[in-house]
Amino acid sequence: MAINPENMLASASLIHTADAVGAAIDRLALELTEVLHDKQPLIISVMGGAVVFSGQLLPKLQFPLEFNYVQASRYHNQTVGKEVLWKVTPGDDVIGRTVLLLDDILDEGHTLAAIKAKCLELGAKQVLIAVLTEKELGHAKPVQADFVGLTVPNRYVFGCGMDVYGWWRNLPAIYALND
Ligand SMILES: O=P(O)(O)OC[C@H]1O[C@H](OP(=O)(O)OP(=O)(O)O)[C@H](O)[C@@H]1O
Ligand SMILES: Nc1nc2[nH]cnc2c(=O)[nH]1
Repeated sequence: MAINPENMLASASLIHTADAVGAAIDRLALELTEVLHDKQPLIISVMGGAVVFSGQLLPKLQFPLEFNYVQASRYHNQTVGKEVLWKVTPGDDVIGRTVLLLDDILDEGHTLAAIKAKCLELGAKQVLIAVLTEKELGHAKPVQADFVGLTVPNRYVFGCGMDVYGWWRNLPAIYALND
């Protein structure tokens, strides 16, 4: 059956309002400023999911930083992850740097584990991770986030950069898909 984005949203559950997302990003900005203000970090967004989080967070970080992006995808507009496929890999600009990775969600952790490992392999001095959301799975993951905005239940979530079958990255709040 064809995907109907309007129906998916209408039958979804609201998990975090836009105000809650904004408050979480304000708090993360303070925490990141405390840790990174004197580190001249390289901030790397994991596209495309990190687009909304990055766009809202970066203007709140008022210290010198450089920005770049990588693109690694594991879900390919589906709701179940497979192997990590690289579209844009980290570059030599990570060498010797404190790197902060930004992503929309830490779920099973395979995507961020692969990106962190690649940055360290290329010569990054330190790699920290900030995610807008972390999914509560109740078991250990291959990588930990250093900064977490909001937790989400173990359901497929969308909005704030996260897609559902390619749709709805643009929503300002976070929803969970219902079967
Ligand atoms: O913790 P994991 O289980 O590895 O999943 C997390 C990753 O999944 C999503 O990316 P996706 O592969 O959907 O690509 P996208 O960024 O283009 O949405 C999300 O943006 C994270 O990067
Ligand atoms: N949109 C979205 N992407 C994900 N990538 C890993 N888990 C999720 C999820 O729950 N939602």
